[in-house]
Amino acid sequence: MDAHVSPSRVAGRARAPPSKSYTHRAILAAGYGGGTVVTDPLDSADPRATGRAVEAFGGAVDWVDDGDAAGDGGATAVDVEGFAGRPATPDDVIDCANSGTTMRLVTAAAGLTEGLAVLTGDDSLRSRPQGPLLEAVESLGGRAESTRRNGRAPLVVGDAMGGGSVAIPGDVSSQFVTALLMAGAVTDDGVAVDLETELKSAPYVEITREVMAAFGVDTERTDAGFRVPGGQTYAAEEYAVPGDFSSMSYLLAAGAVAAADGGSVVVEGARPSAQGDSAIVDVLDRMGADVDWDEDAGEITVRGGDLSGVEVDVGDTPDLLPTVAVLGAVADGETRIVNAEHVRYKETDRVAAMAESLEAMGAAVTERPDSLTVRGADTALSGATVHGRGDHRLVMALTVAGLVADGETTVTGAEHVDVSFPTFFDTMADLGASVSVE
Ligand SMILES: O=C(O)C1=C[C@@H](OP(=O)(O)O)[C@@H](O)[C@H](O)C1
Ligand SMILES: C=C(OP(=O)(O)O)C(=O)O
Repeated sequence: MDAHVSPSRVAGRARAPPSKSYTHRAILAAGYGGGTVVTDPLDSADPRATGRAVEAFGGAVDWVDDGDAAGDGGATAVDVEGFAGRPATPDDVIDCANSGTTMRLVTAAAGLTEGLAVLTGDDSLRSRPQGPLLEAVESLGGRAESTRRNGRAPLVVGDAMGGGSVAIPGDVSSQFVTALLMAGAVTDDGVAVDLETELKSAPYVEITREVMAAFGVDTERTDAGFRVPGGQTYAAEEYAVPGDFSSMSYLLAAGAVAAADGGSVVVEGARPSAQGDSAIVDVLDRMGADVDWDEDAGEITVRGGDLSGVEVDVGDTPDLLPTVAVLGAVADGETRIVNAEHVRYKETDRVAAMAESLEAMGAAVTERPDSLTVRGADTALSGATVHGRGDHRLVMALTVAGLVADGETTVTGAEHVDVSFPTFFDTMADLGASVSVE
């Protein structure tokens, strides 16, 4: 499906979807435990994949729809009956679909099974790096192999890994650390994760630690990285998921570049949490947008403004790159997005993809291995056909660019918003965006 976007202005209130990162962790933590009701979950393709994995490990996962109170067609809770401790050996292959978080978190869980689990995913997921995590599982006494021996899925993982110390690079994916901490808690001896390089995407490990703590599981920082003591039990009767700042970034960016005259976009569901991507508020502020975050009310209000280019370090916030690149294409002067090499290991190489698409729309871009510099077009961006590359974040960011481009912008692969923000196009249309999907 394609999204067709015409120049349009936005205003009004919108609610951010629940956090994808928190939902994944809450469902898996509930799986390691005895049973939990996860309220206000993100009901989208990626957390559904984690739910299927919990079922494959012997849990039961029920996406509860109480008459669609939220009005978005998604479940309002997930009722998880856990496998309580070590997962059972799955009866069948686990399909992680498009979800890197599922694949990484489930790899370490699979390392705990007596037998072997087979993990696979779609073309994108089977191209993403898993090697350091496989080595870590092996060094803890499990078996973890890439069937093609290229460090990528399909994977075969199991053989009852134990606890111990592992050394792992921190600059490929923080999800390796998250996976080992979550699994390590149910080993006898616990797991110490020593980082061999600086940790990128570090706030995501804090999200993990926050969710584990809510399930009564201790973790600690060490001089070399992190440690989780063994022999712990995950337990929480109920866990409530906060709003998702990565998803909010598109709505806020839309307000910053295309707010109606005298109007504003108000995003609800924005309570403070460990999410690094709340940095989008600071980025917008530094660029000159009129933005205000009422943390107590959980509301962010943005009115347009004359945006100017700034430098943005995405070391901690890789998922903001597509949004910031679009803001940079609209802002005056140069926006330098630095510390971005790990953004190439996502659903697609997002550094290259954003460079290609924004160039097609008339912005001047310079791509380096770990940075992307975008110079706003002197005149408006030009509508073009740009490719979503099967990547939800590219689709959403490029839709925002389409609001302020001359003529129509077509974004291919619009259906991929299903991964993290299934109601994205309806939400944009409700705010006044002229967008149709067919
Ligand atoms: O753990 C998580 O929930 C995530 C961690 C980040 O990935 P990396 O740690 O691979 O950078 C982020 O890009 C991804 O969208 C979600
Ligand atoms: C990279 C992402 O997620 P994952 O790693 O779970 O595929 C994302 O949502 O941008």
